[in-house]
Amino acid sequence: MDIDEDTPPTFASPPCLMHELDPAYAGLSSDRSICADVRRWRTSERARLIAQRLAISPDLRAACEAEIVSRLLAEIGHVRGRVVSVYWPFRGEPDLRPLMRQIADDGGQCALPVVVEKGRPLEFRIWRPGDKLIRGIWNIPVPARLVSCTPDIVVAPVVGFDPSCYRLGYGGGYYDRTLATMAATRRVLGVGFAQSRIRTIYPQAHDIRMDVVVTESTTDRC
Ligand SMILES: Nc1nc2c(c(=O)[nH]1)N(C=O)[C@@H](CNc1ccc(C(=O)N[C@@H](CCC(=O)O)C(=O)O)cc1)CN2
Ligand SMILES: Nc1ncnc2c1ncn2[C@@H]1O[C@H](COP(=O)(O)OP(=O)(O)OP(=O)(O)O)[C@@H](O)[C@H]1O
Repeated sequence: MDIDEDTPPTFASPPCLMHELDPAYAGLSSDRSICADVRRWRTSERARLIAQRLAISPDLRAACEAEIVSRLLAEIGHVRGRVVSVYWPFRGEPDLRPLMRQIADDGGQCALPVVVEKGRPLEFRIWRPGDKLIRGIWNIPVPARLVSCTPDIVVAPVVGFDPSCYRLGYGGGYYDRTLATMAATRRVLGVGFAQSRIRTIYPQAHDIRMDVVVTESTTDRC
């Protein structure tokens, strides 16, 4: 292939700038305004970020997780009488089981997210360390006890995040769909490794910002 260095480069498809428009102005529903370019970019970025996270050595991972737990405890504050949703670690996410033990020891309650139906909001079920778990969708363990709740604080694992506290997850839209139904009094703490920070996730109309993002070396407040 000939490359003409004097001609400006062109792209196979035009760059997507839809995220810079107000969807009301664009006259599109949030679903349709997520343009194909952003969708494709997110799919490849997720794969890259998950692979990068799975490659962290066990020693470094353990050190980072200990630091993340202590930063999260400081951020969460008093837990007595409060419900904090955490998650069961999956695909190299930080393992926050020690955080859940600490919350239970301090008189708080923990919950785990459950996909009850694809394309619907998550359900949160109360879970105490030691309680029975069963396999849910994608084989993620979920509480066997069907006690659902509305958390006061949501600790949301990120695949990626940006400096404006927007979250890139696994692509199901579950946290966005769920947070959209919850009262504004809830706090959302994103959590991930510092390597998961990216310049932007190209936020779309349906993306909901988190209040804080905690990593082993940073606490971003938005
Ligand atoms: N630990 C943990 N538990 C969690 C979540 C999470 O992010 N972390 N969730 C947070 O939401 C829910 C599970 N969400 C998931 C959403 C998508 C896929 C998934 O495998 N998706 C397909 C592609 C989906 C698509 O493109 O439509 C895939 O990756 O192959 C997995 C889990 C509930 N439990
Ligand atoms: N509030 C909502 N109502 C309806 N659909 C939604 C909503 N939020 C997100 N979605 C849909 O979910 C799809 C995936 O969204 P997105 O790429 O933001 O997922 P994600 O945040 O990475 O995933 P997850 O939250 O499951 O980890 C979007 O294409 C969008 O159509």
